[in-house]
Amino acid sequence: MRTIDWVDGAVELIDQTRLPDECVTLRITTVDELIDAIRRLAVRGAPALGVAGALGVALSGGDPDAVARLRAARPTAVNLAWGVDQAAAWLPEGREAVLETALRIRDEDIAACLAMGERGADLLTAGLLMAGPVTPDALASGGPGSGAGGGPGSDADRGLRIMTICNTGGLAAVERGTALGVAQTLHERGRLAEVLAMETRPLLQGARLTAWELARMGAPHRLVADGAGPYLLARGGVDAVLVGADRIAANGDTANKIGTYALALGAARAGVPFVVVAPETTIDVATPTGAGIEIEDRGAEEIVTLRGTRLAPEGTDAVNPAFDVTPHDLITAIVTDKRVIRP
Ligand SMILES: CSC[C@@H](O)[C@@H](O)C(=O)COP(=O)(O)O
Repeated sequence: MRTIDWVDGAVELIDQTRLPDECVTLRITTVDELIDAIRRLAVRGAPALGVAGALGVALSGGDPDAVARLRAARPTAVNLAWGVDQAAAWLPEGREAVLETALRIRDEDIAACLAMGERGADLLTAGLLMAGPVTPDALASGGPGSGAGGGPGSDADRGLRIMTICNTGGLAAVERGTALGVAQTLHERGRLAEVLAMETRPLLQGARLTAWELARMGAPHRLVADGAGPYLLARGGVDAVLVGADRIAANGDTANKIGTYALALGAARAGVPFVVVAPETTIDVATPTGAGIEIEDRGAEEIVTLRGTRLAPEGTDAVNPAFDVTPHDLITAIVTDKRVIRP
């Protein structure tokens, strides 16, 4: 099953707003329909947005206004603008050339996710990761990543307990995912003890989508309320935090789903490796540091209501940044489809 694809002259994608209740496919024939699907997160996740952007250019008829609006539909994930630009560069050659480029991007994403899964699982099971900052507490407790014999790979037969946030599985890409793709590969190798999935307020990508994918994989998992993440890391027993990325600045600062930064802080304090898994296409060398990354603000409605039910008193305002930026010094490693980077 593919999250997004080109089928008989149209973009077909799984409507992620309907999961986990029902798995419905949307058929999209215009750029405006695609922009709407992107804005309401029917299709989401940086790699899937890259493919959506590229395929969307094939629907544009070469209209520069439509291409520009598609490129700007969501600002934080660099893959959307990248995918649009890659495909739009072929507009002078005609629609077939655009489509060929978009399908190549689709196929390269499938290959990249497989490569990231293998590389990330190799890294974790080889026990090569040490968390960056090692705190006195972590040293005293001998917990994971403390340098005192804990950490991934310290016991060759033990499965790994992975904490993750948002949805970075196949639903965020084409077939397999990034960070959750590593967990999937560990599971296939019989080396996954459990995934601890943050529920990921306000749109619950963890509760709705990651739990759905893990259940389909038959992988052991439990959900965690967002606020509990750093405490669970401090309590011990988590081998690594694996997250995806929406944009990685040239210095390694990483924008990802809101709540990622709190996990990075908690992981550093507890001496747990904090690993970003993302394709090379998510690295934005034109943005020197995280300070230059535009963070999407999605407005109050998503906070004061939950799937149509009002939570807060009428008139309550809210602030709703969809992403945060984790500084590079809190990141133990960035695993891409081509290499492992130590920021
Ligand atoms: C492999 S997906 C990486 C990121 O895009 C993912 O972690 C994320 O933050 C997605 O946010 P979303 O708002 O659901 O598009």
